[in-house]
Amino acid sequence: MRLHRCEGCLAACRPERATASSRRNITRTNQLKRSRASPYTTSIKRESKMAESTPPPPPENNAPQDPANFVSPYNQEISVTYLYFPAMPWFGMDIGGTLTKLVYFEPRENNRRELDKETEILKNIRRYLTRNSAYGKTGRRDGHLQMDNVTIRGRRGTLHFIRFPTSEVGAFLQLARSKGMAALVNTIYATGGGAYKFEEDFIKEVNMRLSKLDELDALIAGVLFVDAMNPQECYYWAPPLPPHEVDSPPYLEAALSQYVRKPFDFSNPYPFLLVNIGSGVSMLVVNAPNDYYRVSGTSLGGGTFLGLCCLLAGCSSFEEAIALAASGDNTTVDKLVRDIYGGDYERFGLRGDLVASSFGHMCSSERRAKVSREDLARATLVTITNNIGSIARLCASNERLERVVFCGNFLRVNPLSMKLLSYAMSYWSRGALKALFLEHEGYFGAVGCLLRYDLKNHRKENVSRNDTPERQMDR
Ligand SMILES: Nc1ncnc2c1ncn2[C@@H]1O[C@H](COP(=O)(O)OP(=O)(O)OP(=O)(O)O)[C@@H](O)[C@H]1O
Ligand SMILES: CC(C)(CO)[C@@H](O)C(=O)NCCC(=O)O
Repeated sequence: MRLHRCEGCLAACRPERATASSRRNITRTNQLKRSRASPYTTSIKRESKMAESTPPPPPENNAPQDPANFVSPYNQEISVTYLYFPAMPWFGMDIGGTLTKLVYFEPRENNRRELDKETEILKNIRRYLTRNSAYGKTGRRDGHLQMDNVTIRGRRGTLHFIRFPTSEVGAFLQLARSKGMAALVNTIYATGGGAYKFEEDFIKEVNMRLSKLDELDALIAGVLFVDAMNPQECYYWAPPLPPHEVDSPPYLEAALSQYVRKPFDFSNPYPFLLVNIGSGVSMLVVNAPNDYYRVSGTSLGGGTFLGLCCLLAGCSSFEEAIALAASGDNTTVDKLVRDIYGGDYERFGLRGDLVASSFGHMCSSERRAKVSREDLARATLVTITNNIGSIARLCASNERLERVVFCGNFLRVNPLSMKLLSYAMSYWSRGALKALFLEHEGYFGAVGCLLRYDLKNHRKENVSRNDTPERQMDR
């Protein structure tokens, strides 16, 4: 069998085809050549002639094994691209400030070696994850986001999207232990602050190592991959009329209900502003897959919305807060331009129905006595959303960007915020900025981790604005 020699195609070159005999054909030159191209390159030592012609077998329990930590049985120094493929199950994990996201790759077909080796444990894990949509009290699988026919490392399969509150990491570890996962998986690719915070717990509780990835690297890798795999991924909300011609106040249902969701072709994406609305908000200027920087952020994010709704409206879940906001009226809570001017502030183009002061009415005890939970939730949502929109717009115009892509779980089941952001981007930029959204909202970091199984996606460079040229060269 001919060995696929194109360096760039190493990932596409189906690893299971690289049999022992084909591996023998890899010359030292090719190995060295590839070692420059592939991040999955390790420096191993060889012991004997026989070893030289027979590359080391894949590690037994090798899912996934970081080449840097690979201890070779050989002792002669040589750089070799390691052609193992990590054993199933494959997971990517993003342990965020509020939610933990787990993406599970279910292979469509097992190869022969796997069928022989597939243990009862592996089958049980697969069944448990794919046949349920709820795990314990708080774990959920987002079945509507499932992606079939995805290829990772030459393997075709299905991506399953699972989330649970980060406060339940302990329960997750117990579950992982009870399902015997620890016996199969010794390392998980993980990102998010929790990958650092809970690292010790993973080792102590289930003897699993977390191979940590930067959350913003993983986020961008995930966005680009999922968008490439799913033609429906990127979309926008189209207003019925240009924003300047809408009669009814933009924040009222009459105007918002007329917005229509439409697909957007994001195949030529650069440059764009990526706004990730999680517990807090990060804003990134993305110029190319490996060229981005974090331009701004705000601590007033999804966590603030939920925290304030719990505090002000007695909510006990995000879904409840969103449902309340959907039927509330923020004008009983916020002070509008017309409450101050009696109409528009024409000179500077501020319409009377714009919010002049968020929660501005709440200094009146009479108004406080009358306000409903729904109105408070709505005002909280509008406040947080408008603030994010405002910062995003400033960043985009400073950076001369036209497209602003919003993601993160704050937008989950939250069309209201998406429409408000669409309106704000377009209205305040006089149509120059376009707000875009992504179907898989908060899962991109976890997908980015899963892509570490894919050679071609390994090691996304993080180029930060603060990097010196020397540091960039060192990477
Ligand atoms: N079921 C849910 N439970 C709690 N929050 C939810 C839920 N669904 C959506 N959210 C919203 O999503 C936000 C978390 O989003 P996301 O998962 O993208 O961020 P994170 O990774 O937890 O946070 P960060 O990236 O800041 O560490 C919450 O603050 C909340 O506004
Ligand atoms: C701290 C992170 C990056 C954790 O995901 C996020 O919550 C965030 O970007 N917060 C906003 C921090 C700020 O820029 O003010």
